[in-house]
Amino acid sequence: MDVAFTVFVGDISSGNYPQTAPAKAIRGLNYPSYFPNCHTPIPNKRKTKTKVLIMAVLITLLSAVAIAWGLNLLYAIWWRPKTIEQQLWKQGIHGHPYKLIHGNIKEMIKLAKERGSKPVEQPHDILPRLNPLLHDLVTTYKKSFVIWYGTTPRVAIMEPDLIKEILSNKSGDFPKPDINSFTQLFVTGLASYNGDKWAKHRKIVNPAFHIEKLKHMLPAFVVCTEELIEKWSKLVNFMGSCEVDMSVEFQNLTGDVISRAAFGSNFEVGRLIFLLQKEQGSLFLQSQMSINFPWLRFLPTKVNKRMRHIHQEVGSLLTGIIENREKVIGSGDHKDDLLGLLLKSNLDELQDKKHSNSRMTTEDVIEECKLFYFAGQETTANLLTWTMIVLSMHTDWQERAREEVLQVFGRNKLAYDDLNRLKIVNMILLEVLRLYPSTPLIRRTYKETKLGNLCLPAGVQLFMPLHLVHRDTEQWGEDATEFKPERFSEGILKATKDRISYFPFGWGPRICVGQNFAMLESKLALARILQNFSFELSPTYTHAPYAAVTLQPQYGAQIILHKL
Ligand code: HEM
Repeated sequence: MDVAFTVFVGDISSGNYPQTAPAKAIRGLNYPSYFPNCHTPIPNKRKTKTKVLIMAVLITLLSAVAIAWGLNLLYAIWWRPKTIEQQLWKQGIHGHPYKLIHGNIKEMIKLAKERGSKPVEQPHDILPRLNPLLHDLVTTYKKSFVIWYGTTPRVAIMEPDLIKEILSNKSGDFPKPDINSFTQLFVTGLASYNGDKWAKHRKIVNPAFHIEKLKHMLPAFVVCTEELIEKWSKLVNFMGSCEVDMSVEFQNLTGDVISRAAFGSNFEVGRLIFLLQKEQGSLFLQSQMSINFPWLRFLPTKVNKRMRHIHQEVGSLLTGIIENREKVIGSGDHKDDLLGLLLKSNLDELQDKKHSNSRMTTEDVIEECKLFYFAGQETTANLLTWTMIVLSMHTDWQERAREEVLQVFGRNKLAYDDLNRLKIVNMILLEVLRLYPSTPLIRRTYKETKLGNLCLPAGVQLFMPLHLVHRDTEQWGEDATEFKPERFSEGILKATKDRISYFPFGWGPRICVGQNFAMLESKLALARILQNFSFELSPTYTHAPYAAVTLQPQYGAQIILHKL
C-alpha cells in the first residue's frame, strides 16, 4: 500500500499525468489530500504500456522458469530413470520396472511386511525374510539385476572379478555415494569421503590402528571385558543361571571399549559422547523413514532440534578433549589411545609436509572420532551377538571353542600373543561374519563407466550384497547356507580359492581400518565368556535377523548363561 501511494504521488509531482482540466488545476497540489477518496491513478498511456510490457515479460519469464522446472522434474522422475532402465535392460540387467518417484520401494515395503512376519525356515537362510524383494530378484535373474530406490537405480554386482575391479579402483571411477544432509549431522569422516580428502585422512588414521599400537590398547579391552564377566558372574551366582539380552550387553561392552580405547583417561566424557551418538543414531534412523528432502533438516521439528543440539554438544565435548590433548602432544608427550595416536599422526604429517593443509583440522578430528563410534561399535556388537546365538544353536562348536580356550589359557586371564593361537575361535568368527555380515557395500558411477563388459551410465549405484555373495553356491558349495567353520581351517584365501567372494570388512584400499581392532576385541570377549559360562538360547528367543543400518536380531538375543 505504501509503495503504491509513493508511486502515485511521484506521478503527480513529476507532471507525467494526462493534461485534463482538473488535473491542470491541481498540478503542484498534494493529490491525495485534494481527492481524499480517489484511489484510481490518472491513466498515463505510455507508462501503462510500459507496465503492461514489464508484466508480460515477467509472466513470460516466470512461465518459462515454471516450464523449465517442470521439464527438469519430469526428466528427473521419469525420462532419466526410464532411459537408464532401457540402457541396463539392453545389457541384460533386468528387474522390476521403474515406477514413478518411488521406484520399487512400495513393493519392497509390501513384501517385507508380508514375509517379515513369518519365521526363518532354515536358521541361516535368512534372505527370504531379511529382504524378500532381493530374494525374488536373485531367484529370477541370478547374479545381475537392478532395484530402484526411488529414482536411483541400484545394480547388484556379484561376480568376484567385477567386485575386485570396483573395490581395487584407485582412479576414483567408483566413489562412495553422496551422503544426505541428515547424515552430515550424524557422522561423516573417512568412510564417506572420496578423492584427495579420503586419501589424506586415511594416511593419518592408518597408523593409529596399526597392530603394534593395538597391543597397547589391550588393557582397555581387558578392563571392559572383565567388568562384563564380573556382572554376569554376580547374576549367575545369585540365581544359578540367568537370561540376558546379548544385543544390549554387547552394545554396552563395545561402547565402553571404544570409549576407553579412543579416549583413555577421558573415558567418562567418551562414554557420554557414546550415549549421545547412540541417541543421534536412532534420531537419524527416524529421519530416514520418511521422504527425504535436504531442506527438511532445517525445519524446526522436535527431531531436527534434538539432532542439532546433540551435534553441537558432541562437537564441544570433543573440542574440549582435543584442545587439551593437543597441548600435551605439542610438548612431546602423547597417549597411546586412538585419539592420542591420531593427533600424533596428524602432527607428524604437518612436520613432514611443512604446510598446514596436509593435516586435519579440529573439525576433521571430531568427525573421525564420531566415526569410530558409528563404524566400530554396533558392527562389533553384532558380531559378538550373532556368535553367541550361533554357538547356542551349534553346541558342538561351542564345546570345541571352549576346549581350545581352556587348552591355551586354562582358567587364567588372556595374553595378547596367545590370542593368535585361538584357531577355532577365529574360524568361528569368520564363519559368523560370512553368514551374518554387517552391511552391503555401495559405490556409484558419476560418468559413463566401463565395468567388465558392461557400460554403466552416470548416476547408477553399484551394490555388492554380502549376504548374497557370501551364500553363492557356485563359490561356497551346496551347503553355503550351513554353519561350517571348518571352511576356514586353512585360512580365507584357501576358502575363497583366492577370489573376492568373502569380504565382511570390505576389500582393497578402503578396507575396514578397524578390522584388527574388532577381531581382537571379539576374540578376547568370546574367550573370556567361554572360560566362564556355558550358554543356550532362551525359549523367548525368535530368530529374526533384520537390517537396521546393520544386521541385528529384531526381537533381541535372549540367551541363558550357566556358570562353569
Ligand atoms: C566386526 C566389526 C566390523 C565390521 C564388520 C566392519 C565392516 C566394515 C566394512 C565392510 C567397511 C568397508 C565399507 C566400504 O568399503 O564401503 C568398513 C570401513 C570402515 N570401518 Fe569397519 N567394520 C568393523 C569394525 C570397525 C571398527 C572397530 C572400527 C574403528 C574403531 C571401524 C572403522 C571403519 C572405518 C573408519 C571405515 C572406513 C574406511 C575407509 O573408507 O577408508 N570398523 N568397515
